[in-house]
Parts: sequence; C-alpha cells; structure tokens
Amino acid sequence: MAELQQGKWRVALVQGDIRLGEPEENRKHMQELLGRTVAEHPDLDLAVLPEMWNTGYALDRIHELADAEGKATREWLSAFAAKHRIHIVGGSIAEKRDGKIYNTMYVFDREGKETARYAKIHLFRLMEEEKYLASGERNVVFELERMKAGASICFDIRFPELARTLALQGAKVLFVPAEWPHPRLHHWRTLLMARAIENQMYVVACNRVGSGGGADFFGHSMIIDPWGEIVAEGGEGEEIVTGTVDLSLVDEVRGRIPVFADRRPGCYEL
Ligand SMILES: O=C(O)CCC(=O)C(=O)O
Repeated sequence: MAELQQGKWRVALVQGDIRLGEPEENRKHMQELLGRTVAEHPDLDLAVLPEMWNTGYALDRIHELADAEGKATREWLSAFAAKHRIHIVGGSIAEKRDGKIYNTMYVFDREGKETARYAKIHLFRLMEEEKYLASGERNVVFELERMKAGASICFDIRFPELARTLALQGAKVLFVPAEWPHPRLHHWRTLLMARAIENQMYVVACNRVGSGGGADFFGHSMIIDPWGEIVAEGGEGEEIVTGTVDLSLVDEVRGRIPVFADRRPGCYEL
C-alpha cells in the first residue's frame, strides 16, 4: 500500500490450468490459486487471471456452460477482492447475455466494486470463436487508484491499433488474459514486447497452462515494462508470477523518446 502511493504496484499473474467444460471445478481451482496468491504475497495490490477460465474452449457446449450475465463469477470475484483488499483483473469467462455468448473480462477494485467490463473484440477463427461467440463492440479503458489501464484479450494483441487507441486514451498499462497455445510462443513474446515498446506502456499478460481441446498452452505469463524489459516471466507449469509495475517509468520513457508527440496521424490514419 505504501509503495502504491508512489505508483508502484505489486502484481500477480495467476497462471493456472483450466479443465475443459467444467465451470464449477474451474471456479474452485481459481479460488484456490488466488487464495494461495494472497497468502504468499501479503503485499499484493492486483491479481490477473487467464482467458475463458470458467469453461476453456468447450465451444460446442458453450450455451449450456456459460455463466448467465456473469452472475456467479462476479459475485465471487467481488467478494474475494473486498475480503482480501486487492484489485482483480478477472481474466475472462464465457458469459451468456441476451441469448449470445461473449468472452468477457470483469475488473473489480479492492472494495469489491465492478470497475470495468470488456467483451473481446477480435474473435479467433483458428479456434472457431466466431462461430460460437459474439464479439464486443467497444474498447475499454478503466482506472484503479490512479492507474489508468486498457483491456485486451489474447488474439487482440495482434491488432496494434487497439493497444494504440487505449494508450491514446491515457492507458499506461495493457492487461492481456490469454489462452495462447504452442507452437506460437515466439509470436506471443514478440507481440507483447512490441505492444509495450511502441506504446511505452506496461504489458501485463496472464496465459493459462495445460492442455484442452487439442491445444497445449505454454504459460509464459509476462510483465513487460515500457522500455521493453521483462520484469517477470513464467515457465510452462502452473505458478504465480509476480512483479512490480512502476507507473513513473511510463512517464520517464515517454519523456525520453516522445513517440506520442511525434505521431503524424494525418499521414496514416484510415
Ligand atoms: O493469435 C494467436 O495465435 C492465439 C490467439 C488465441 O488463442 C485466442 O485469441 O484465443
């Protein structure tokens, strides 16, 4: 908390495994992992979960498995955040809303108040997301105790225009829950690094581990600073990856190479 007053955040990435099509099991497991996280890291300010952690990519049964209005998920995330006084970027879940299924992120502050909600904009055809899910229609910037941050989910990081749009709205941190599988580790690391360097922002990315639906997920959750240095990186097994996000570094890097002041939008905006 004292550190946080100076813009330094202790952050944990909950790099967990997910069971295909088992929302109840997965909720228990995420609760356990989060419980372990706060017990092992009493100085924690914020925790991040992976993508679609309630169901995995059980898309053929997604209508029966998805959380209606995200009610069950929102209830426990809110209670957990308030009880342990931490902010939670709740990864994403399959959420059923208005007869459609969305890949939705919820963000809770340390009072347990829902601060933001983001539905994944870019659906990933290689996993047939577009056949089963509806896409979100708007980008989301949110604020937690003076940290301005942008939301993105997995495949979204292949679209530099989204991260740039969030940065232009003031985001200094980009959160990226993911289910990113082999053999594209090189893409994952390079794209995350690029989004951090080009936008001079922190990238805080939590990827799942384990296997499901014919894919093997490699973890490698990462915290990357605005200069492109890796603050923390996970391995390929289940673990809690922790590091510090120092918001003053964003201003320092943006001052050193003034990319935002030097933009020429008239020359390239579509
Ligand atoms: O873009 C990729 O290679 C992986 C994306 C993905 O797995 C997803 O968006 O769920």
